[in-house]
Amino acid sequence: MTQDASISLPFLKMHGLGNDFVVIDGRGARAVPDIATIRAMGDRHRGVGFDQLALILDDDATDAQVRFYNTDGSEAGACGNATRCVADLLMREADATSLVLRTERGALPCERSGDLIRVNMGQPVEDWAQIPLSRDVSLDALPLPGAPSAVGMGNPHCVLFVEDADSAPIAEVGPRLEHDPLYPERTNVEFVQVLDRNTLRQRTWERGAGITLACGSGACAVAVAAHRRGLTERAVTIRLDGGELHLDWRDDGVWMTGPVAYVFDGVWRG
Ligand SMILES: N[C@@H](CCC[C@H](N)C(=O)O)C(=O)O
Repeated sequence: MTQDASISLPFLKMHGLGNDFVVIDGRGARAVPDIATIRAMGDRHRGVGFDQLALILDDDATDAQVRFYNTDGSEAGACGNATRCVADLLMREADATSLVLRTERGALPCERSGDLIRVNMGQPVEDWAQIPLSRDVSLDALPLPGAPSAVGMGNPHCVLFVEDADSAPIAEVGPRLEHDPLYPERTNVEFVQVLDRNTLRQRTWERGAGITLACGSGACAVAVAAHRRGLTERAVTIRLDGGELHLDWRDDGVWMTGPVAYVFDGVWRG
């Protein structure tokens, strides 16, 4: 794998419910971007713009490895929507209807389901130190305003239940919670309204990216937190700003199903 911040870097722009990604294929001897290039590409005015960059790499044990980077250049252990996008891309490439992608949190099985793509995002992390939190506290009544829930999905989440998600002050409260010392590696923040036992409304402030139209790992965290609190069934539909995701917390993990879309491809000349 060559670290190369200059000349030409082919990329694909995709999105899942408006959660948008630059996808770079770094398999074989292809060049991969360094962190400065990732930040430059993420700039919505001077670059391509994305919520996350997904880097595909070779893997011996699964179909491919995927690493995720936020707009600020930080690496994320999980990204549900980008996982679904890369799964669709590689299933088309292999003419397959299922595959396994390795991410930092482990090997994630992905499947085609009609026009939709689903992924098993694994079981939530319930050990406070692994989420990670900075101390041992009740996971469904964090000592923070609004007593949110903490859920780990390979990345940290803070799930705040609100009366009305549409009027929640996301831009103000999101960054405050993202940087709260209770989350030593910062956190993603979900603002959630329960509509009924099978339906939730979610808006998201993402660590390292800000307000996004959808967050897949966040939707998994929301489904887990709502069920743990006895508010919903194990299978729910979540309405995000960019569309709907279907979540099913099963014995083998949290399955997430939703659409993916191709936008354009190009070559970065940094
Ligand atoms: N868009 C994502 C989550 C991306 C990573 C997140 N911002 C983090 O830093 O953990 C998703 O679909 O899961």
